[in-house]
Amino acid sequence: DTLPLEHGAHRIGNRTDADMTRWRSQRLGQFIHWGLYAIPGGEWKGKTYNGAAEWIRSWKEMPQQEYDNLYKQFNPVNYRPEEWAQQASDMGAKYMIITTKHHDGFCLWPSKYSKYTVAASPWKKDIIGPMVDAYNKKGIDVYLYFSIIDWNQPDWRAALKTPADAAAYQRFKVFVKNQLTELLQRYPTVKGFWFDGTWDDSWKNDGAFSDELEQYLQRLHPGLIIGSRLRADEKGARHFDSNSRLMGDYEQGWERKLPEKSADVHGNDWEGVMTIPENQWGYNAKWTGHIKSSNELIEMLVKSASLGGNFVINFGPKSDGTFRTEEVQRMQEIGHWMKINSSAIDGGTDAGFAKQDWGYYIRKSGTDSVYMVVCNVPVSGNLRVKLPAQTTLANVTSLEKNIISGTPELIGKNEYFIHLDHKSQDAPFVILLQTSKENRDNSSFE
Ligand SMILES: C[C@@H]1N[C@@H](c2cn(-c3ccccc3)nn2)[C@H](O)[C@@H]1O
Repeated sequence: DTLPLEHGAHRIGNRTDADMTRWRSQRLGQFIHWGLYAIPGGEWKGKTYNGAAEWIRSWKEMPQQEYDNLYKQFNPVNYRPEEWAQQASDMGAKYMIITTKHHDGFCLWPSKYSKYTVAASPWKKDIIGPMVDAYNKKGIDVYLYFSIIDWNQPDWRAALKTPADAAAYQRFKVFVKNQLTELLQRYPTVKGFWFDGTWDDSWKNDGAFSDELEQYLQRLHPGLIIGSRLRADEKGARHFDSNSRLMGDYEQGWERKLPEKSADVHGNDWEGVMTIPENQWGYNAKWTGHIKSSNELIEMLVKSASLGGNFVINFGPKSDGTFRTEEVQRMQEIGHWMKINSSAIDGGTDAGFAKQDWGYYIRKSGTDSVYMVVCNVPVSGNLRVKLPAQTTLANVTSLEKNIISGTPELIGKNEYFIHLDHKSQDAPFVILLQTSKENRDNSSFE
């Protein structure tokens, strides 16, 4: 039996409106973390910061006042949003998430509710507006990342210990609501917010506010898409309420990790966000540890689509507004792969087929088209395809030529081997299965 919750989930099951249907079809996104933290880029006075570059303000070697004064140096003379949008379009990204304000509180738009904005920097101009326009012009939807944590705001509190804390935090909540309202008024074409920094007690213990804020934003901008990270229920439960029901419009907890199997996502919409290095969101001059290759990122994208979720790759531009070589390379390589194979990704979802070692099945939503994305070619050269009951194979084709040799071999009830051409592959490749519901006569390959 369920607990009576006033500020838990208000909807059971996925949203089915046009905005969410569009979001669900846009399987590949681009995350951009850009702000003052790109100036130090993970280093300060000859010392290297070992944490995530956008958290350098919290490093004991970084005098907070000196970090806070970095706004006096923010002047991205090489910032060309049209070029950013073109390269995102070439990568095959269908939406982009931009940090309007990270935990440090620096606003990339000239907010009238804070002095700590681009207006006070040598750059002076709005960064967000030209970016939204440039991306929208390329047909790419924009979502606004907004950190509730704001280290610059004197009224921000991680926890409320005294009546003075409570009074300050009340003022802070008004400030948050004002900034979010301002963002929607300035950038009416944005499709949603990507909230972060909602794990502290001050927020967790105020489920009512997060609920009222979400409903306020929906009224202000109907159709807005907001993930599960904004909300807490009245018992402090986050993402899933105290009745284990998902809050928000999709599960937004998959950060630098992905679900393994369908059961991990419970049929909910979800999104995974991923860094190219192990854990750097903002620009870090020295990338250390494992840097993901384009093939690794492509496989994560394919895996996400096969499990009915979106996959967002993060990029951290330099303080001058340009992207590092490794990131440009990833966007170009992924774009090359998407040019050939995006039909398997766009509008893709869980096919409900038994997982095979060679890779992933992705169903084109609402159709009988099931794509096989092969990431691990078996030494046998045979791809086993086990169809669900009452399903027959009507046609098999590959998106590139010289992949399949001969016609599929029936090896058992609803089971086939697809024989591969012995050409070596240097990237995942795609085979399209046209299936159909079982009827009386047998499959055409028998
Ligand atoms: C999307 C990513 N979320 C931010 C983050 C994550 N975390 C965090 C904090 C505590 C535990 C695990 C992760 N803190 N900040 C990162 O800075 C980046 O913005």
